[in-house]
Amino acid sequence: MLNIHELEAGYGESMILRNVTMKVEPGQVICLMGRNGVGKTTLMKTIMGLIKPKKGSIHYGPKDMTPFPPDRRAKSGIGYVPQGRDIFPQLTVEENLMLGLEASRIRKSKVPDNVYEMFPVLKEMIRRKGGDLSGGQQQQLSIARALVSEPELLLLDEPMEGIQPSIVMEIEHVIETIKASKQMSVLLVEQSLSFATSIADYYYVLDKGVIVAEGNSSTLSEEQVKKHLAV
Ligand SMILES: Nc1ncnc2c1ncn2[C@@H]1O[C@H](COP(=O)(O)OP(=O)(O)OP(=O)(O)O)[C@@H](O)[C@H]1O
Repeated sequence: MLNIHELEAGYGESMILRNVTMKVEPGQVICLMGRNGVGKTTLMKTIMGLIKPKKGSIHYGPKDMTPFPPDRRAKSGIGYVPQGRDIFPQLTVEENLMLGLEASRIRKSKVPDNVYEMFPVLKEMIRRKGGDLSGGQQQQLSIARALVSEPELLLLDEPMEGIQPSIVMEIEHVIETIKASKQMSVLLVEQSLSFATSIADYYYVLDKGVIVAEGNSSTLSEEQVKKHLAV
């Protein structure tokens, strides 16, 4: 469904991603791994259209979406949860979620019930301001806002970063639920080997902007992790 071919992208003259080729198939959970600063966020932003590639192409289904602006990619069915909790602190939980509806392909006036079922804490806090939620709850809100638009492909950039273990488990559970539903694919930036091997179907390792390893997650070994991911 998502096919990235020989992508090169960066900032100004500085090229970060080089010759990146990867794909995401329907219903798959893909884990993108790599040390800090190797270009994972740059890749997510390029997929979302926030950075224009210098070379290469991004196809979504049959569509070449390389020239598409971000809103058109969102309307095509791609949801994006950027790194850091990108919520509106002055808006309530419900208002934050309603913003997700605007990115939707399908016209809807109400937050789907299954989003609250996945994140019961948000239902309890529906009238609270986003800024009053804990860091982990804000991260859940950020993911829930992307899910409101019922994407076919969800991009998650380090959703577990700096979050307490109980909420990490909840977020992992949500990703498992998404996977079990077979309705959505997930491309997730995540460093945890246990997550990559337990939930993801396939992994890619990025190093200095280049894909240096990839394979079925069940084959991801300690040795590869030491080689490519250890600091
Ligand atoms: N706006 C920017 N302008 C110029 N260079 C940038 C910009 N954002 C990131 N970079 C540089 O691009 C490189 C890749 O950064 P990127 O954020 O994509 O890495 P990352 O793998 O996501 O790292 P992390 O895990 O720390 O988020 C780094 O060298 C970074 O300094």
